[in-house]
Amino acid sequence: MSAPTQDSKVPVTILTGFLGAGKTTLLNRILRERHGERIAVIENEFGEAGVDNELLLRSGDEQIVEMNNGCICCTVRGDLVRILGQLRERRARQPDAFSRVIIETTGLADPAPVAQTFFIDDDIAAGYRLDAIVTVVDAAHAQQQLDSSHEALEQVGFADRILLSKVDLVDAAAQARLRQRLARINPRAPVKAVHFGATAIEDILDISGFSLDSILEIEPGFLGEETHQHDDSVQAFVFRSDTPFDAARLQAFLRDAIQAHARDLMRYKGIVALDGMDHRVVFQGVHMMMSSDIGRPWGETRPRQSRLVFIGRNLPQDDFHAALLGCLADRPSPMKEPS
Ligand SMILES: Nc1nc2c(ncn2[C@@H]2O[C@H](COP(=O)(O)OP(=O)(O)OP(=O)(O)O)[C@@H](O)[C@H]2O)c(=O)[nH]1
Repeated sequence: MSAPTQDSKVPVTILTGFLGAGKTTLLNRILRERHGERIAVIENEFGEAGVDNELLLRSGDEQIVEMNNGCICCTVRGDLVRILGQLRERRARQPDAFSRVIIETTGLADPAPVAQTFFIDDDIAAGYRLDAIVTVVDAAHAQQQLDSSHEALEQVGFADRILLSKVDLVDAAAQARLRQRLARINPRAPVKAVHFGATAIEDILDISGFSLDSILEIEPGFLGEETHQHDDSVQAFVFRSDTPFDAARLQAFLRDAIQAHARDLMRYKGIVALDGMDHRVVFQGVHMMMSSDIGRPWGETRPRQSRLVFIGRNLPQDDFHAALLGCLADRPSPMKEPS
């Protein structure tokens, strides 16, 4: 597979999942596959060796860099920036050294700070494009992990794609219950079962979950009133409207909501129609970090439906809903209907 990247930046995949979920099993499978990709892997594991900043060449074409002195999401984020910088220098000298990066986090990592690295640090943002967060979920243990671990919830909440491991260890009913729970926590991420990591490389690369250029898929059919029996504090809230937004009001709402709920607002994305604007506007963010961009023209698409999704903890959904309704244009500019 050699799909052209959207730009010259190196795509990065964050591979996460709770302790023992099957991340390494999956990664090994991917690295063994003959896919023609040159992948640099940054592996973050708890260990005693200290950060190994040398680029180790292992079997095959891939380069593996290990970060062993703490968890990538907190103590060693500086190391991540440094390693990404080194990899970039290496690629400048040797352009075919690698064409994409996979970061495997520890099982206890919160993926948010790792993802934020790609927005916050200018040098990193100039060289890398965060493609997606892929989360491996252990079908045999996830219910318990989601009950007891904040990180497990975050990993599911942030996922652009969920791979369900160990389905061989649970019956169909248990798997169905887990899938329902995962969909409640994160309705955006497609869920796919993988047996001992057996999955096509396409399932984890070039997902464009963070791409501002592509259409962001927000799963339809989620959060009808009948699905409101959430037992997890992390929930998703979807807002749709065929009426265009007033740009200034929407901007003010987003600014205030992000400010007020920075900690709890884990991930948000939207494709919106602004009154008087012929292009889609796409925004997305992680906690405080938000960016927006002009998307594709609406053209003849009718209705021009805006779709926004907010994923977070204890979000005041009714308030958000009311505030978003208040951001819609009072008297939308007339649109020419296709003849
Ligand atoms: N039965 C079963 N076992 C699996 C499957 N996938 C992985 N395992 C096993 O689960 C165990 C943990 O897998 P790893 O790939 O090491 O998990 P990990 O997420 O990298 O673990 P940490 O790095 O410790 O967080 C290993 O013994 C794997 O062989 C699966 O689909 N079915």
